[in-house]
Amino acid sequence: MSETWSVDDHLQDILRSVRPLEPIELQLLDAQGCVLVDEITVPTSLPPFDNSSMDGYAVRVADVEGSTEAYPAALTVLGDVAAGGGRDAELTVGPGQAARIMTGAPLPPGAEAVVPVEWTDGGAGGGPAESMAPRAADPGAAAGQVLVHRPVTAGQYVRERGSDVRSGSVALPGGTLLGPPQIGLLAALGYASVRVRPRPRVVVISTGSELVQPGGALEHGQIHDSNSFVLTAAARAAGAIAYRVGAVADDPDTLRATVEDQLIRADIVVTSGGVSVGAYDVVKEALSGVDGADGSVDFRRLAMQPGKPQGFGLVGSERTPLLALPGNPVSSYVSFELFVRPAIRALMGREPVHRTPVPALLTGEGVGSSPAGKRQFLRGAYEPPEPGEKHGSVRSVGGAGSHLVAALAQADALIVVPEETEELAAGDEVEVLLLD
Ligand SMILES: Nc1nc2c(c(=O)[nH]1)N[C@H]1C(S)=C(S)[C@@H](COP(=O)(O)OP(=O)(O)OC[C@H]3O[C@@H](n4cnc5c(N)ncnc54)[C@H](O)[C@@H]3O)O[C@H]1N2
Ligand code: MOO
Repeated sequence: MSETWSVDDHLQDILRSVRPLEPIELQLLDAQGCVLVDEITVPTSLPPFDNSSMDGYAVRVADVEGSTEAYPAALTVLGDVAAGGGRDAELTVGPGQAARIMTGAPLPPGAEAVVPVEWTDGGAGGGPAESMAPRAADPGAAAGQVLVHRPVTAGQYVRERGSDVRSGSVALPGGTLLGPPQIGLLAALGYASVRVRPRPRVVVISTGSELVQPGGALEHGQIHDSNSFVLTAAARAAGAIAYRVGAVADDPDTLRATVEDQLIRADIVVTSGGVSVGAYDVVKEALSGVDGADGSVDFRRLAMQPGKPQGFGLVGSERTPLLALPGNPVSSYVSFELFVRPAIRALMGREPVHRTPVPALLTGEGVGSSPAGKRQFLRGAYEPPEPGEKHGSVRSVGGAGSHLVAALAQADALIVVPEETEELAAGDEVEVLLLD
């Protein structure tokens, strides 16, 4: 570990080696959260046919012109047209006729508009109907006569074929992130599966002989392994499929063997711990400087706090990116946010890979000096702008200590203190990264 790297140079070094994963065809729901590769065109217009937007009566406009409740238009009901195309025989609405029609049902030939049932007597005689008589309870209501109380214009309450999207137009451009509405559109267009960049598989390995899995009792000097949980959860939140490997003891051979075993299912390997300058810093010992087909990991010191010691390299025959994060819990999480999350997003083809910094005014106590020449990331609690205000505010939670997991759990933002800033006071404008 010789020269000091800037945060940006380290990140660029990682992103240079990360290419979007090869596309795969996924069933729609499996593609949720993935990025679409190809432009999707509309095979058939939506809606595919003119249809009713109301439960009511399909009519000819001239037949109901000037109608009122006192002087209703009386029309002969031919039968029902239901959504799904179910209808009574081959209905054609001729002069003086109407068809009972349900929302979503195709407008029958001859009809020009739909009168909502509330604008009629529903075929029951008397005043305005509140609803239609159910077909099963009253089959006669699909026949006989209906009194229409209000006129309609041509096309009223009719959803025209192609009024949503037209055949041949672009439904979704390549690069679209597939959320629920986009998946809904693909389904509406009839696509059962779609080509997307897959979710990267992230293997998380924590290291340290002091680590006990949650649920296990602690002897003196032991702690629970929390980093592998934070990092696995963070990888999932970033869109990856994450595999958590329980803590590996501080033994280089075991760690090397574990990494080799895991490579088969990894698009990225993330380790925590063992990258500093101690006598048991196993990740560094096991993975640094092993040149050749297996690749190697370069360990470096970064001008940041927390997160100073970091490792990065390409390992195994597939040259899989391996990010070795420091073991201090806050350091490992902040390092994930700054370096692993962008790498995951780059593999998924997601833009932008970075969180967009948001300006905020610093409030509260507990912020003072910041190390010169280092980019510092303080944990913050963010409040969005009040109505009419330009900036939200952020308050530092906990101190700068890299072991403060309880304060981290109170935070929803990272306050970015630039390298050149050495003093921070309430009222200063700062940039924050909002966490999910
Ligand atoms: N002489 C120096 N000592 C240290 C330096 C330095 O420059 N000179 N840097 C410090 C900084 S900064 C950091 S960050 C840490 C990084 O250390 P390692 O990556 O080698 O991490 P460990 O020594 O394995 O652990 C550090 C700390 O974190 C706890 N830990 C580790 N893994 C987990 C886990 N999975 N869950 C919860 N807690 C974990 C571990 O018990 C230690 O307390 O080095 C400093 N030292
Ligand atoms: O840089 Mo360490 O990551 O400060 O705790």
